[in-house]
Amino acid sequence: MKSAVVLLPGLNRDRDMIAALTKISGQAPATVWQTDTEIPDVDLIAIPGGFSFGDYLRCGAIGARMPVMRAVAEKAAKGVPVIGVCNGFQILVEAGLLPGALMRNASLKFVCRQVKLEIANANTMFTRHYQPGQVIRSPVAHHDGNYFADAETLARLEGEGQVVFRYAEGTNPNGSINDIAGIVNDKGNVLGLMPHPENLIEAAHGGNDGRALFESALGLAA
Ligand SMILES: NC(=O)CC[C@H](N)C(=O)O
Repeated sequence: MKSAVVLLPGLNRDRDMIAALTKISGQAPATVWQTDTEIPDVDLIAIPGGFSFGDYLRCGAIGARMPVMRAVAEKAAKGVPVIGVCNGFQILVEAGLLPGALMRNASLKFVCRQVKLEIANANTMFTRHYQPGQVIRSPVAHHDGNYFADAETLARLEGEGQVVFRYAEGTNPNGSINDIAGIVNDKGNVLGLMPHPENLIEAAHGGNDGRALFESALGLAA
């Protein structure tokens, strides 16, 4: 299965994402740079985490306006699966590919720890290898992960099953509304989440709770 990883200056989880996709898909992903206007034909596009453009203006605001994001939007419109992790989620929101906003953590502090995630919708292309309601572990590391959406958007997200991951068992690290950790767009092919599933995919990481997300997205057997 072929994948591509979007590179922007200041991202620092790109190697983690490339390593995870290489191990899980069996081949190294293509990489596309911020100025690239085309993305090769792939089965999955990933936007990794980090601090693109130093988090200036707002996290992801500058990255969202780079030429490569137009190419991501075109692929997304054609139904290609796109995953944005952490800063990648912020970029997808800033690019208008996902609704809502990611505000400063309620604690006003950078949070780096492990949380528990409930699979709020196991019927998506990103979660089909999980069980409904399953609770998995995942690391988080961010200062702007406090998801917010207005009442109408929130009702739509909840009503349409677009909330895919929720912080479980009192582990909400940032004050996100409805404990939202990850959402999909209305077509279901663009996923954004604050936690880092790519950092929990093998025994050396202390577990593989995040692996099924990539196996689901790549259409691999569980
Ligand atoms: N790990 C990340 O991607 C962090 C995203 C962003 N820089 C924040 O701190 O919120």
